[in-house]
Amino acid sequence: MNAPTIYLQNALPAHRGLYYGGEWHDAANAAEEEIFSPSTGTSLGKVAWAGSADVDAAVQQARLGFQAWRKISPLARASCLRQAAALVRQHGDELAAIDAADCGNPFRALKLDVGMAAHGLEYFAGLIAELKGQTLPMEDESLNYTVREPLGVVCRINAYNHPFMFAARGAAAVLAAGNSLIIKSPEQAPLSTLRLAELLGPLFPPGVFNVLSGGRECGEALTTHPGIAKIALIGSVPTGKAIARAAADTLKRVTLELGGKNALIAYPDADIDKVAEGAVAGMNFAWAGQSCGSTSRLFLHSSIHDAVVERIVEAARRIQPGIPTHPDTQMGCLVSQAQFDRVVSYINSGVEQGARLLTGGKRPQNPELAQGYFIEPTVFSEVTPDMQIARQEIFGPVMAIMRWQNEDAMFEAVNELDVGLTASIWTSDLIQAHRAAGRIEAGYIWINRSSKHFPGAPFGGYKQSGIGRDESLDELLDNTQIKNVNVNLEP
Ligand SMILES: NC(=O)c1ccc[n+]([C@@H]2O[C@H](COP(=O)([O-])OP(=O)(O)OC[C@H]3O[C@@H](n4cnc5c(N)ncnc54)[C@H](O)[C@@H]3O)[C@@H](O)[C@H]2O)c1
Repeated sequence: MNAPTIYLQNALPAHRGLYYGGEWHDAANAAEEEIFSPSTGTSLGKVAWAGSADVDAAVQQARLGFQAWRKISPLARASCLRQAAALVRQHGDELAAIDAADCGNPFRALKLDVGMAAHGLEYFAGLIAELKGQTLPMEDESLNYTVREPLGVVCRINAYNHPFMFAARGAAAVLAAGNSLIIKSPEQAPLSTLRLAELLGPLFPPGVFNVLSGGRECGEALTTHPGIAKIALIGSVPTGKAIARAAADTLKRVTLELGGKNALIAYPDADIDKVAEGAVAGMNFAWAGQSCGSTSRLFLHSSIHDAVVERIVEAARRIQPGIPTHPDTQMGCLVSQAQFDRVVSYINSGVEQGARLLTGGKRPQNPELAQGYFIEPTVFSEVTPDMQIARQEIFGPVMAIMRWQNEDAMFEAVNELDVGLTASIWTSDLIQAHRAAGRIEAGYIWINRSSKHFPGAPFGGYKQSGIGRDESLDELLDNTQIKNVNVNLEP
């Protein structure tokens, strides 16, 4: 038996209930959902499935938790977060193995999420002293100061592509700021978040760290609940819009980390080998393309187009999908039948609309993978900006390559979509690079690199790719509200 399979057997959460108020609960109507591994089709067991009565009960407990947690001193809160980081590191292989089985991303790639999650917890623990206010000069004889206070109960609703990382890292700023937290895990892959509840829940007073497994109805009940002060979503643009609309009734604060259709732009003077390497890395084939930051639409200058495409295709053919829990697997599968069907329909549309399928576009031959939602790395060339595969976020391993000659026309095509999350620019002329960065309507830009996130660097989208910035001081401050205090000093 290979290592991650051993981890998995010992790692799957013993508790399958709803975790709130420091205890495990059945769902109010005993609702359960069976969870299947998308790579093998095997059952990973059942979990309790939260509905609106469970949301009510969890919010009640989270409100009590908030009253306790807000009184804990900042340094004591920071210490809890550092202990959480240590536990995430200590149990990192198990958490990665659970997600590999549950969401289909490869163990090897998911191990990188361990560092990101633990670092996020440590980063926000270290930032706690930045929860500071200001003093303001006054015209009259008074002292005026501001303080930053927590919001109350904050709910994080997560996407399925990095389940434990989103849960653990996302908890950090919320808890650092003194809020209590309810995490709604992704319905496709709830198990690692339950394991986190087992590991991290006891570090905090009851009601501070709460976890609900559930689907859209659970998300809707959370979004409309008057006892919740803020919803932070990591998810798709349509869900972001639904949440913004539903949250309006109670005027909740909302932060939205949503999808993109991210551009990679290569100029004639770019290093051809590095562009090809960066394009493949930027496509996040390891995650079967299921990454919000994937640079899935390429704009290659005509003069280097053919040479870059040749190298991309060679590299894509070397990437073999495999069973995600095997330690050496480079690329996993899609999360569900629905996502598989969606990706296949985009591939079909690419072919029908006249793009050239250079590699992939089908299930791999390997019989070991026959029960899973696997698709080979797929590369299209001769794509035009009007095609669906150039306009829609596919969230699959599908790269759409376009060629350009006129810079203004290229930027028009880059910016004409209503999303703008990331972009990657390739050139050896740094003046040109900075000018290009200034012209792109996206929130997170790489120059001569792709894919990587940087601790402390604000991550988030322009236009419909979202509202708010994560992974940075902005995220911490977004979990607070400002109170102004004026003290009359007149005798
Ligand atoms: N910007 C980022 O940081 C980031 C990171 C990862 C994924 N994403 C995006 O997430 C999407 C893929 O994830 P997904 O398919 O899980 O997204 P999704 O929008 O389908 O679901 C995300 C979460 O929202 C919940 N949800 C769905 N409808 C809801 C509603 N009406 N009210 C409340 N909650 C609701 C789901 O149960 C799930 O937990 C892609 O668009 C991707 O780009 C963005």
